[in-house]
Amino acid sequence: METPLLQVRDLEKRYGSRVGCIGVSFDLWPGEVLAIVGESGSGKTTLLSCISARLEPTAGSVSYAMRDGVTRNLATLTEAERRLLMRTDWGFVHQNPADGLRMRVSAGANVGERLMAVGQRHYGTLRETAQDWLGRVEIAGSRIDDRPTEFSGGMRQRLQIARNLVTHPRLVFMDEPTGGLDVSVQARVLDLLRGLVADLGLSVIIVTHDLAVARLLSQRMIVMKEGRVVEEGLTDRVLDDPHHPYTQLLVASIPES
Ligand SMILES: Nc1ncnc2c1ncn2[C@@H]1O[C@H](COP(=O)(O)OP(=O)(O)OP(=O)(O)O)[C@@H](O)[C@H]1O
Repeated sequence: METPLLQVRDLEKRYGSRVGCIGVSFDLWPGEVLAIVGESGSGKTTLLSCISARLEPTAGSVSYAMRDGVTRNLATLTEAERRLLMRTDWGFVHQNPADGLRMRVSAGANVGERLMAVGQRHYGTLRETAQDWLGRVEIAGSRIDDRPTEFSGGMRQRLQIARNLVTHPRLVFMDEPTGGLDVSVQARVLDLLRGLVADLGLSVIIVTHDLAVARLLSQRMIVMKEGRVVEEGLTDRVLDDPHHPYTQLLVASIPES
C-alpha cells in the first residue's frame, strides 16, 4: 500500500502567546500538489516553515517518507540529516528569488552548486546539466556566466526554480512563487511551473493567497483562518462549492475575469 510522503499531525506553533498555527493535520501523497491558502496573517508561512523543518513547532509532529522508505519524524533528524534533505530531496522556492539564489555567482554556478551537493564533481557534466536546466526554464544558454543580478525578476525566479529542481527533489515547498512578479510575467512562470511539476511528477506544497494560482497548480487545498484549517478538499470542489463561510468569502472576493 502506498504511504503518504508527508504526515502532519496536530501541528502547533506559538510565538509567545500569539498563535501562528494550531491543530493542523493532513497527509501529502506522492505526486500531489497541495495549496495552502488564506488571508494575510492566517498562518500559511508559519505552517510552511514548520513542515519544511525551518521552524520548530511548539507541539505536534511532521513525518516524512525518506528515500530509503523509512518514515521519520523530522524532529528526530540530526542537523546533518536535515541539511542533506534540504539540499537534495527537498526544494524550496521563495517568493523573493534573492532568498533562494546566490546573487554573486553565475547562473551556471547557482544550478551546479546544488548538483555538487549530491556528489556530482565533474566540471563538464556540471556545466552541461546547468546548460540543460537553463534551457528547461527558458533562459538562453548564452546567459550561463551572467549573475542573477543581471537578470529580470522573471528570469531570477526561473533560475531559482532550475536550481531547486536540478537534483530531482521529491518534494518542493513554494512560498508565493509568483507573488513578487508583474502580472504579465506571472502567467509565464506559472505555466512553466505547471509543466515541470507534471513532467517530474513532483509533490508540492504551495502557499498562496491567490486562488487562481491554487486553481492552476494544485489538486487539493487547505484553507486557513487565524492559524487553523477551516476547510480542506479537492481544489475544484473547494473553489466551486465552498462549504465554510470564510472560504465562501474568499471565493466571492476573486475579481471576475
Ligand atoms: N516571528 C514571529 N514572531 C511573532 N509572531 C509571528 C512571527 N511570525 C508570524 N507571527 C504571527 O503568526 C501569525 C501567522 O503569521 P504568518 O506569517 O504565518 O501568516 P501568513 O498567512 O503567512 O501571512 P502573509 O500572507 O501576510 O505572509 C500572525 O498573527 C503573525 O503576526
